[in-house]
Amino acid sequence: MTEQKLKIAARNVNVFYGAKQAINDVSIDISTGVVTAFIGPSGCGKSTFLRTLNRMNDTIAGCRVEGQIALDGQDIYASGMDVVELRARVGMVFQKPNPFPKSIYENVAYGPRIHGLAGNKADMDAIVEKSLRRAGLWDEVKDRLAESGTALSGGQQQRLCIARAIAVSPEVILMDEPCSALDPIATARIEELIDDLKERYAIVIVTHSMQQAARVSQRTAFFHLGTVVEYGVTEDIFTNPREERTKDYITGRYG
Ligand SMILES: Nc1ncnc2c1ncn2[C@@H]1O[C@H](COP(=O)(O)OP(=O)(O)OP(=O)(O)O)[C@@H](O)[C@H]1O
Repeated sequence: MTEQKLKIAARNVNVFYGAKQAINDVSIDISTGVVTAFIGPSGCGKSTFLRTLNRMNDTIAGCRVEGQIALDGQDIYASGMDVVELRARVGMVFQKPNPFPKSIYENVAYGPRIHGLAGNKADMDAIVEKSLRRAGLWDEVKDRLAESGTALSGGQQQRLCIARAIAVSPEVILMDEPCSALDPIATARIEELIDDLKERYAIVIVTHSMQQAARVSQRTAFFHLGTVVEYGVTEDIFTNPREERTKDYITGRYG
């Protein structure tokens, strides 16, 4: 059994785009050893809320976040917070694989270099290998590390992006529909990988696929119109939802 430990506590979070409120009073705990899925119909605020967890919303003009989000008890919106360091601790993998137009090796080495994590070439080689191994990609790329990351298949590119996130020793990995551009085989590989990774990291995944949420997560939050309608053990949400709106969504009545 994986040990579970509270990593992020979000309390009474509101998010606005200009005058429009996109997230309304959301409180959620995210733990290491657990995959947490965010599900809900299009436009309900899943991605917006996900981005509050590593301040990716800072990059969107007119976006304002209220409430408290604590990482290991430390307010990530506090004025002294180093956002570059925060985003290394809370890494992100996007919908579309987005490797840099650089070699496979450089894709993984880039972050550790910026953060000064390797003292020499041997250290860096070790970080690159470990990250690619954890992302389940090492065997496929170990003989072609100098080739461009963009020459890999879509599924391999997404695992490279996961290796890139892992390389800077994150504590949390946020995944925003990481399989939506992938075929079923590549999707299955990523889902297995997510299951392996949860031992070390807190993982949050936004997904449009209820089957995927049911397969990979242990906790599920159902979002609707900017609120969390229900949050709990995945199995309970899917087999015994407490709220009518959750039931309607999982039975496909709207979505
Ligand atoms: N950059 C933005 N500027 C203004 N409004 C935005 C912006 N991004 C999202 N919104 C609005 O905020 C609300 C929540 O959007 P968000 O993308 O978080 O939902 P979502 O649940 O992730 O949707 P989807 O499943 O379609 O990706 C929507 O009404 C959307 O139009």
